[in-house]
Amino acid sequence: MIFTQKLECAWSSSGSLLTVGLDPDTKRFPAELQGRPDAIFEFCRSIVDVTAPYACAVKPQIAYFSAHRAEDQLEELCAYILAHHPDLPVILDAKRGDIGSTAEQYAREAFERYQADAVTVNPYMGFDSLQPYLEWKSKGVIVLCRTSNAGGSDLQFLEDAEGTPLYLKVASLVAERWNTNGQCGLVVGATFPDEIAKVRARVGSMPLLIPGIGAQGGDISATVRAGRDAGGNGMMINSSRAILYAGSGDDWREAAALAARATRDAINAERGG
Ligand SMILES: O=C(O)c1cc(=O)[nH]c(=O)n1[C@@H]1O[C@H](COP(=O)(O)O)[C@@H](O)[C@H]1O
Repeated sequence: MIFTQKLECAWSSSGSLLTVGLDPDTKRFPAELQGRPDAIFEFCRSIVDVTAPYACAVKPQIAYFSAHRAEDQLEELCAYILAHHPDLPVILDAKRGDIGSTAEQYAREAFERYQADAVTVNPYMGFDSLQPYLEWKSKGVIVLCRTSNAGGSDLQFLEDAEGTPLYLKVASLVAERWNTNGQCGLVVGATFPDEIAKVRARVGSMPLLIPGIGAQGGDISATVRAGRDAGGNGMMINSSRAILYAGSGDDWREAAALAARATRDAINAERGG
């Protein structure tokens, strides 16, 4: 099954647009995991198990693994999710972008080593830098467009002679020229709801990965109103820290599950679905 189909199935079976971000910060781990060599895997595995009923996808952030020489734990985690939650799409957040020959290796890393369903990529180097990912036709390629951080405005709001900002140029390029296999998505931050609406107007029903609710303070209602597609879906709304570290005591699993459920419900309240 190709990524977009898997995502559509997950939207409908979970009734959720929430993506649980896996950003395992070892300093914030509960006492019971401190000092364990497999702490990163165990933390993420538990979070996935308890939040999966409320999520349409999970998004491991690769730096939180590689910084701790824990790529093997990411590999094990992705294999675990595939075995135990086979219908839950895994989006590897790596924000890759490089010349084609190197991109081929990054694509293999994401899709073969980690078996991810989709990967985040940076469009700054242009089409030939994304082509190696697009050749994996069953996989999702999610392109940075209007990122959630304030500094994203430095470049993404630059306008061409007609007054079109760069992020909308990216949206149009992806929708009209690069998405020939129907496998692309775009990243648009929840901290920029007006821009989410403008992107949605340009790209039809293309899936949008929307980080920035929770710890970054993005408004859930404004995000959903701006980003939903005609069918009330179309979004993977990511929250990481606000779910992962909802509790720090013995109740950390339950606290994460409750936070995920509450976030799903807040999203659905606005979605009318
Ligand atoms: O591609 C991303 O996932 C991403 C894009 C973006 O514009 N902003 C953004 O915050 N992210 C990621 O989304 C997650 C947000 O985490 P929280 O702020 O804790 O919910 C982090 O893993 C970021 O790396």
